[in-house]
Amino acid sequence: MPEDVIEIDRLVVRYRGKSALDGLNLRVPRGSVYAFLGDNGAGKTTTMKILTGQAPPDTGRASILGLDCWAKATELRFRVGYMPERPRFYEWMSVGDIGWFTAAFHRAGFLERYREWAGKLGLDSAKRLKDLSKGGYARVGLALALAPDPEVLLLDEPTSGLDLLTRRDFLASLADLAASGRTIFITSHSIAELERACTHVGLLRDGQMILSAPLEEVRKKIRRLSLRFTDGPPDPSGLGTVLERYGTGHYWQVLVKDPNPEAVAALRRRTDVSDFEDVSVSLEEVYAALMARAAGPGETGAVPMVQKVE
Ligand SMILES: Nc1ncnc2c1ncn2[C@@H]1O[C@H](COP(=O)(O)OP(=O)(O)OP(=O)(O)O)[C@@H](O)[C@H]1O
Repeated sequence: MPEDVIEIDRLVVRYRGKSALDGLNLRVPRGSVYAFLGDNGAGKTTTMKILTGQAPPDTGRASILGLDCWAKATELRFRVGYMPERPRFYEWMSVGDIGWFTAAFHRAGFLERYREWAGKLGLDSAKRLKDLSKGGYARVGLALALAPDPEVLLLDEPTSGLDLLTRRDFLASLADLAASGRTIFITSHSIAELERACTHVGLLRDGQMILSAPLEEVRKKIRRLSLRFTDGPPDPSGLGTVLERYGTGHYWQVLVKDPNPEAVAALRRRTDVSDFEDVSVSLEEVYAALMARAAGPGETGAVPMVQKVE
């Protein structure tokens, strides 16, 4: 039975009367690496603040492991690892000191695991925090988030400031953590990199989810159909929700959400059609198309036109 480790229901957070989260609903299943994506100002950090019990919601509910994030924040601190977008530490401490200092607030084993992660992440325990590069500082934040051996990890932009190889190693290690039953909720602007590491994806826009699904399902749900025709360009109505259209000469292409299998099969069978392809697209393309559509004019569901089909 799939179990949802993070549950958010009709969450509303307002800043000075303006909604940062506007009735957010979200489910994150156990063992998933959930990529939480959205443009600047979409509400990602606000969601993290609610999940980490730093603020109560105006209305609605957020829980982790069945515990209310605000009411049970202290209990959750032992079971949830958190890396903020801009971690701040006592700058005069060394990499080793901060682990030792933080261990006082945690259960046994924290310091050993902190040292292990710090070593894996290439940190020098004698180095002062104030002398670390941006990437080094971020790695200390990561080691601290991983040291409680948490069941759930909340990572807000964890790879920003890390160099390419460290980023890759880190993202690969997420798969191992998830395989051992941990649940990872991660925001990042590096969509292409996250696509290799995540199992689930959620797209946030203006404080609401516009998509939340396993990555495999997204790949099945959103398809690029392309073909060459001789008689005339196909009519895309009935194919599904067309997110983008492109065409030039006798070449025709659409990006379609929830394709209708019969309509797609009929298109493939057309006698004047050749080079028919039905493929999945990258997460970046899905992101761009869905965001553009959500930003489209009014409620008409107008299709953003990459290039007019001739
Ligand atoms: N303390 C605050 N006071 C007023 N408005 C705020 C505050 N924090 C966030 N906001 C507003 O709430 C909205 C959501 O902000 P949030 O920081 O959660 O977005 P985000 O998705 O994390 O953005 P980014 O990717 O730029 O970090 C934005 O419109 C932002 O301006």
